[in-house]
This record gives sequence, structure tokens and C-alpha cells, in this order.
Amino acid sequence: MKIFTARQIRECDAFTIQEEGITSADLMERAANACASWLQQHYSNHTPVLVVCGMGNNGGDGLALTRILLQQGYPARAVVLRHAAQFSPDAAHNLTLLHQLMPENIRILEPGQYLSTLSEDILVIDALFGTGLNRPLEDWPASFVQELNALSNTVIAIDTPSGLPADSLPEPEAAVIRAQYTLSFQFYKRSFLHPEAAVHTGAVHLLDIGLSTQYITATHTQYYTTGAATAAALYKPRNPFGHKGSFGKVQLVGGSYGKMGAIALSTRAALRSGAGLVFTAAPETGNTILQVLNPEAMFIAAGKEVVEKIKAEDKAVLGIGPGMGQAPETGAALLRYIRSANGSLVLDADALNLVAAEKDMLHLLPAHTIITPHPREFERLFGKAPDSMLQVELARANAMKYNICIVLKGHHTAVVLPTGACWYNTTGNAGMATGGSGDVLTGILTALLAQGYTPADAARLGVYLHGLAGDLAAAASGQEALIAGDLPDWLGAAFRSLSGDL
Ligand SMILES: NC(=O)C1=CN([C@@H]2O[C@H](COP(=O)(O)OP(=O)(O)OC[C@H]3O[C@@H](n4cnc5c(N)ncnc54)[C@H](O)[C@@H]3O)[C@@H](O)[C@H]2O)[C@H](O)CC1
Ligand SMILES: [K+]
Repeated sequence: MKIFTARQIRECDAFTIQEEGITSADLMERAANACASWLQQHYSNHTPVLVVCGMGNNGGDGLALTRILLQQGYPARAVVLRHAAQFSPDAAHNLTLLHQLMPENIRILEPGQYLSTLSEDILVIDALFGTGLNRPLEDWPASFVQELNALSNTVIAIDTPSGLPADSLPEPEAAVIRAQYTLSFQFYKRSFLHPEAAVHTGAVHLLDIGLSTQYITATHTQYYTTGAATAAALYKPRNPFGHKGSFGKVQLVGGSYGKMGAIALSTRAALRSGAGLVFTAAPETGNTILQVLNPEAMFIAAGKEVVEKIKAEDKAVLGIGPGMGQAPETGAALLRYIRSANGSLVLDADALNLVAAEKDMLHLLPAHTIITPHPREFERLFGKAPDSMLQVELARANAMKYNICIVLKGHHTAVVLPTGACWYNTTGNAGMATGGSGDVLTGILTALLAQGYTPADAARLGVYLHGLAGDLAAAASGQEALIAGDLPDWLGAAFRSLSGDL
């Protein structure tokens, strides 16, 4: 799904209005109705609701919503902050309609006025500011937001938590609403996909308000999310006439004293991701444990106690790094391999640390190599960025510079392609933030490459499946109990969901 900037969303609204021959107030009504149906599904009409409105169109949505809720029997009230000289035309229109219906349920707050005490059972709707915000909140609106944040009431943000920019991240001290839920119209705002914004958005729900498909299709963006529809479109059903030679050869390289588990996890994940043949190339000391853990995989001795040589089996796709350690012999072997490599390749963990210590290696990487750094490994490779969104920008610059795919791991892992396109993943949970989870991802990605997926498709689909396996595992056992070793066991269910089988 495409992610648009605040400006593009405004254009999309205007385009839709023109295309459908409706008024902007009609579109606002649609938006407010979408919010009302979401609320109806989640809260009974005995719930007291306080809608806090601004004077722009976000406030207009809030005023329309208050009217609709009143008509549905909710005890709803609106307070409007007089923060500007005038209302937007559609907000003014909706203030009039609400006034006609229930004048006593509207309260206008003058600058410097705050809400008096608020009973805890009141559901607060934040319709102060939306995507029209053009600078951080200051003075009264800022302190009003801080005051709302100090309350223990549930807060639901309309379109965006007030004060949160759509296309950048706020300063750490900025006044931004902290909502439990954000009902975002049609699209994710890019900021929602970054951890700094998660404390503000709470759970994000996208509400379809029927914006123009033509505008959406025709409008270019470099930012996307990978959800179920994208993943299903990427998935290539297995050829029923295939044999083990049809599904590719995977060779996972890594392991060292005390870290054989890492390469065993990658191996297991590759086995569970459809690869025809899987080899584990690890130090000899790992032979027994690796063969016992994954009897379906073949063992290749890549050195005595550490990886000393990396040699690809015929036509194998390599995934290098999990548990590999950073011994000088290993670094030299990696450099030799990369100089000669020309096929698809995945580099993870210690392979990335070795590359970071010898940055010239970046220039030698075969085109479209997938690297899978977590934020600290990324920093060692490409330097520091002030926030996670600027880190993605740095990833985009380097993916284009080196012609590689960068899988920047995090809550919404960003898959950054050599074209500069960035795909935020939408599956996964905090239960997966434990050791070994990344090793599993390396196995999945390598197996998809071996089956003929392009690096861009393997990276997006693999990251999605990895997160989905984690979500399914967490649904079964809870996030705390989730361990990386559970993930391969849920890959089957994750794959099945792609063909609508679950
Ligand atoms: N498809 C859609 O997404 C739809 C969105 N709608 C809603 O419209 C808002 C955007 O409305 P807009 O009028 O452009 O802006 P806001 O209401 O977000 O706020 C503008 C308002 O606030 C003033 N202002 C801006 N920045 C600041 C600031 N830092 N401090 C104080 N005041 C500020 C500005 O001057 C205006 O008065 C979108 O989010 C949706 O909620 C439509 O309803 C329908 C479709
Ligand atoms: K809002």
C-alpha cells in the first residue's frame, strides 16, 4: 500500500471531490461516518464521549462526528478551542449543524482556558489538529495537549494524534497527543511507522473513506507498506510438478564456539521456507550439534573452530553471518568470497560487522545483495542518524549508492531497495525482539532467493512472513514466552495464509 505525504493526501482529497462531483463537506461527512461506525463497533452508545475540536478540517471531522454520535444516542459533547481567527469553511458548516441539533452540547474554549476535571469514564476524541499542522504546537494549544496527556481517560485520535507531523518525527519534548487508538483516513502517515510515534498513535486503524483509486494508482511515492495484499501478490505458489532440484539450494554460513545455535536457527528457517536443499557451512566443531538439530540439512566443514573458507556449492544461494564471529581468518574468507561472488547473497550479523570494519567491501557486494542490519549494525556500517526516519533516509541513500537491498530491522522493519523505494512491514510484535529472531529471517530470505524470488520480492515477502510467523506464535503462546525457535514452526501457517488458506 502506498504511503503519501500530507500534501499528497490533500491533493487526493481534492481529486476525489472533483472526480465524484461531491463537496468537501460530503467527504468530511464520509470521514466522520467512518469514525462513528468504528466507535459503534467498539463502544456502546451509553459511553460518554467528549470530542475536543480545533478550527480546521480535523475539528470539522470532530464536530460532524459529535452530531452523528448524538443522533445514534451517545451522550456526546464537543469542546472547540478558539486557537485561530476563523474556522475552515467545512468546520464552520459542521459547527452550525451541531448547533442546530444540540446547542447546549457545544462549549467554546477561549485561549488560556482548559477543561475542568473530567470523569475517568469519558471517552476523549482528539480532533484538534490533523494533517494541516505546519509547525510544532506552541503556547496554549501545546499546554492544552499536555494537560490532556496528563488525564487517565482513553483518547482516540482522529486521523492523527494532534501535534504529530505526518512526514517527519517530532522533537522529543514536543507537545503531541498520546492516544490509545488512531483512526487514520485511508492511509498510514509515514511517521506512524516509526517507533518514536508509537507512544502517540497507540494502535493504528485505517478507515477507508473511498478516496480516488485513480489518484492513488497514478501518484508516485517512494514509501509503501507491505501488508497481506502485497505479500499475497508476491507469493508464487509451489510448482506441483517440481522436484527438490526445482526449489533451489541454500547454503547458510556461520556458527562459532557458543553460537552454533544461530546458524542452526537459520538452517531450520530455510528448511521451513520451501528450499529444495539446505547446506550448513560451519566450523567442524559444530558438526554433531547441527546434524542433530536439523537432520534434513547437509553439513559442510568451513574450518576447524571458526569459518576459514567460504565456497559455494554449485548454484547455491548463500546466507552468511549468523553466529559466525569476527575472527581475522573469517574476515579474510568473507572478503575472498565477496570478491568472487556474483549471484544472490544475504549478509547478516557478524558478516555485517566484518564489512563495517572493512568498508571497501561494500563496493564489492554483488548487485542487489540483501543486508539485514539491526539499527546498531546499521550505524557501524553507515553512521549515525538523528532519528529513525532519518536513518531510513540514510538507508535509502546507501541502498542506491551501493545498489543493494537494506533490510533495516525494527518494529516496522524497513525494506529499502536499490531504487530507493522503502517498504515498511506491518507484521511482527515485541515478542520477536529476542536473540535468534534475526537468524531466522536470514534463513527465510536465503530460501526465497534460492526459489527464484528476486531480491526485492524475497526481502519484502520474507520480512512479512517472518513477522506473521511471530504474530501467530504470539497469539498461541503470548509475547513473553515467544522464542526464536518457535518462529520456523509457524512459517507453515504464515505461508498458508498467503493463499487464503488460513
Ligand atoms: N482524506 C482525508 O484525509 C480527509 C481529511 N479531512 C480532515 O482534514 C484534516 C486536515 O485539515 P486542515 O484544515 O488542512 O488542517 P487541520 O485541521 O489539521 O489544522 C489546521 C488548523 O490549525 C492551524 N494550525 C496549523 N498548524 C498549527 C500550529 N502549529 N499551531 C496552531 N495552529 C495551527 C491552521 O491554521 C488551521 O486553522 C485531516 O487531518 C482530516 O482530519 C477531511 O475532513 C476529509 C477527508
Ligand atoms: K487529531
